[in-house]
Order: sequence, then C-alpha cells, then structure tokens
Amino acid sequence: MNAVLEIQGLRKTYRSRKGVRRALDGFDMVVEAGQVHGFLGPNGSGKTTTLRTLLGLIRPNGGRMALLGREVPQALPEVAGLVGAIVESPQFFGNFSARDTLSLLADAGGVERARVHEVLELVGLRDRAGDRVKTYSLGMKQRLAVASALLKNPQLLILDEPANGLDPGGIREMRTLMRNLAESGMTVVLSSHILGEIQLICDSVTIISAGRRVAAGSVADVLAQHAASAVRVRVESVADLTGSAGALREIGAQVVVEPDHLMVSGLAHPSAITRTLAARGIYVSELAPVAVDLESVFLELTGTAPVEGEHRQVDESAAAPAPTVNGGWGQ
Ligand SMILES: Nc1ncnc2c1ncn2[C@@H]1O[C@H](COP(=O)(O)OP(=O)(O)OP(=O)(O)O)[C@@H](O)[C@H]1O
Repeated sequence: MNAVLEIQGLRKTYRSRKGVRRALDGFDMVVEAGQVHGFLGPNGSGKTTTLRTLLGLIRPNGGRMALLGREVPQALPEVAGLVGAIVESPQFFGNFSARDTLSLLADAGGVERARVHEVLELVGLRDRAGDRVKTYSLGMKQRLAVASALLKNPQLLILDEPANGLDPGGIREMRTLMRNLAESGMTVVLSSHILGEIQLICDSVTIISAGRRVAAGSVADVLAQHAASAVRVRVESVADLTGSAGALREIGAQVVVEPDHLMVSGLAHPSAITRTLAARGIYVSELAPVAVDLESVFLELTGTAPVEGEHRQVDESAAAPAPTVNGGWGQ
C-alpha cells in the first residue's frame, strides 16, 4: 500500500458542561504518496479534530490511524521526525528575524544550520530573512510557519488552513509553494474551506461533513461523479420559482433559488423536473446541465447550500443524544 496517511472509522466525542458532541463519527481518509491532498469541510465538521488526533494531541474514542504505514499514536515517536505539521498558528518572537527563529528551532531539533538557508529559499523568504518578524505580513508569517515545519525535511506535511487570512496574492504564493513541495516528492495535506484554491492546487480531496467522509478521490473524479446532477431550470414566470422549488424538493431534489432561475441537483433523471412542474401547470423554459465546480459539489454534499427561509448556523457537528463514550482506544 502506497498510502502515507490512513484513517478508518475514527470517532471522537467531546464532553462538556453543555453536553456531548460527536465531532468524528466513523471518519475514513486515505492519502497516497506524492499528492497534494485537500481536506475540505464546513466550519465545525471535524477537520481540526482529525488532524490533532492524527498527531497525538487528542485521544480518539475509536478507529484506526496510520502515518507512513505505521499505526499511530503507538508509532508516533518513530514517525514524528518524518511528519511536519502546523495545526495552530505558531507564535513567533516579533523581535527575532526569520533566520534567528529557524536557527533556534534547528538547534533545538538537532537539524543542521545549512537547512535553515534551504527552507528560507524554498518558502521565498530569503530576501527578508534578516528582518524582524514583527515587520512581516500575515502571508510572510504563514511562510515562516511552513518553513519551520519543513526544517526536518518531512515526507509528509500537514497544514491546517494555510491560506486562512491571506489576500489573493498571498494565496497564490502559498499555492505555488505547495506545488513546489509536491514536485520535490513531499506529500502535502491541507485543510481548507477555500474551494477554488483546493481545486487548483490539489490532486485529490476528502470532503468531511458532520464528522463523516462524504466524498473522496481525485478532484476530477469527485467532480465527474457529481457533474451530471446539477441542472439550471428557468420557468415561464419568475413568480412560479418558489412554488417550483417546493415541488422539486418534495420529490427529493436539492434546490437553490436564484433571482431568475433554480439550481437543481440530486435527481437521477432531469426529466423528473419537467414532469413534476408540468403536473402543477408550470412550464419549463430552460433546462441546462451546469458545469460543476468543487464549490457546488461541496455545498451539495455537505448540505450547506443556502436554503430559502433558513439561516444556517456555523457549527454542523452532531450533538450526540446520549454519552456513548467507551473511554478507550480501539474499536
Ligand atoms: N475542545 C473541545 N471541546 C468541545 N467541543 C469541541 C472541542 N474542540 C472542537 N469541538 C467541537 O467539535 C466539532 C468539530 O470541531 P473542529 O474544530 O474539529 O471542526 P473544523 O472542521 O476544524 O472547523 P473549523 O473549520 O471551524 O475550524 C465542533 O462542533 C466543535 O465545536
């Protein structure tokens, strides 16, 4: 097996004074070597919990995980040196330069000083390496964080929301950096909800919703599997859009109401649309398959597409009905 990261049936339940929350509910994930893999999900779907659990920072309630072919958390002491990760924005001393910061980290980790110059070059900070970190932009601080994770030349790099807070230029630079790392043979896993970027950067994706995997595979495959399902529907009178949406939802479609048309997905045969609406005396004036992007697939799969009259809350993890925590590790 060529997988550098494997997760099977991962479960994590948080208990707090407010009750029990099932953050991961039998989650599966596989990342093959040499890929840039996007880990996508809405707020509260379990991405950070997954990454923190993989790195031994959180104890799961069940499931199995392996990094570089070794079962973790048991083998973490052996694989930790081969995995670079940033799961929380690291804090750097503002008065230190990037070079000072990385030299300090290199000494602490037993890494040769020559590597500091290499990683500064890799992340594009060479020319500002002597400037104090407090003069850096957010994008430069993110690159310094990536540089610190690269010091030990990891085989696998895990980044939680590396593009968070970056402007479009910063995101573009981050994208180039990720691609360069993958070309150098590193496997990169990055969590994000910036879907357009994932589509451009990543070879493969895992989409998580409410603590479960809802799609996985190459970006092209995930798009192809869902490409046929989205249809743009116009009806003769705009006044009939709301009624049409209701009728289509009754037959199981997911419908997004736009000002002058509907976006309909989740039906095996688009002919069901014309039949259903005609039965209500509503006539379709346009029925067009829509080129699907990752964003619409994501919205459909995670149930986070806007629904008329509903105001979705940000946290989509499941509030567990009863505390079923087994307290132990393993299935
Ligand atoms: N320490 C904790 N105690 C209780 N609940 C927690 C804790 N950490 C996370 N949760 C809950 O677990 C669920 C999953 O959270 P997690 O941070 O893993 O999601 P996420 O996908 O990373 O979200 P985001 O994109 O917003 O960072 C959420 O409901 C969150 O409120």
